Amino acid sequence: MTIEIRGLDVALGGRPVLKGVSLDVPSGSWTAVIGPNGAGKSTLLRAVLGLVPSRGGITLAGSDLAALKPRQRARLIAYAPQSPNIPVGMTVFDYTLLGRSPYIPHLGRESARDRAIVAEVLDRLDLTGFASRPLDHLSGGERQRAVLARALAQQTSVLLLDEPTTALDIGHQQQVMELVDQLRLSDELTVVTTIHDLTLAGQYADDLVLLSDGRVAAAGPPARVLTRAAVEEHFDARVHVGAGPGGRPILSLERPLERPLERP
Ligand SMILES: Nc1ncnc2c1ncn2[C@@H]1O[C@H](COP(=O)(O)OP(=O)(O)OP(=O)(O)O)[C@@H](O)[C@H]1O
Repeated sequence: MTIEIRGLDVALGGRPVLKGVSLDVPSGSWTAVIGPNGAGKSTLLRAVLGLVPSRGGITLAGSDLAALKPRQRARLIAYAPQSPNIPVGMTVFDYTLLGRSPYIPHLGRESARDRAIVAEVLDRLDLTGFASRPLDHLSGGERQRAVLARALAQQTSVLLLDEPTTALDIGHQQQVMELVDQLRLSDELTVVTTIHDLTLAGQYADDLVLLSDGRVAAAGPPARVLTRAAVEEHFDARVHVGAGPGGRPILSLERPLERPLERP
């Protein structure tokens, strides 16, 4: 489903956080929102979800998102937040089952199908062995996968992921990114993710949106957005940008002084 954002303004605590943000996310594409700390990346996702008041237009497949009831919206857009509330004592299975809430009738119970969907998602995320463990007894990375599981169990056309890989080891980063990519291709999901790892963003996303101080500073294919000059200007970092597979950029930090690898 195509997402169109036009002239989006968000103010939090009386301070402008997003200023006239416009962007198009084509149906079935993966867009990564990058930018320095505090640029407004999480706020952009939260505005799409209607979790923060905003001015401007956000449409999903041409329909105004503001006109949808929360339950309708939850059948279209799933969200994996950066710092979710973790209910104490709730098991991974029951937490993932919360993703089925938009489909469970009021005062009703989940169906066998809901439980089967949860079991399948847990399997895809290597979490079957954790199903009966309380979430607050998991490591940060295991918990992060459970939060993603809950979003996937929602079976929506749009997936918004806030920093989905920060707590993950390199193997699970690859696993999660590959899984999201597979789902996007097999189920035609539209994915928007914030992400700090610029190389990872450039490896997977079709388009990058560089947010800086609440504005879109650059948008387009990774090789066009991730330039040495842009990274220096907006992140105040010195990097070398090389060309990886498919011409996608690979970034490595450049230290100010060359240091020998081994002590003499
Ligand atoms: N509830 C709030 N009230 C006031 N200011 C807020 C609130 N939430 C966020 N902000 C401010 O809005 C700005 C954007 O925050 P946001 O979390 O969207 O940034 P971000 O780009 O996701 O940052 P990070 O990379 O550090 O996660 C920050 O300056 C932050 O301090």
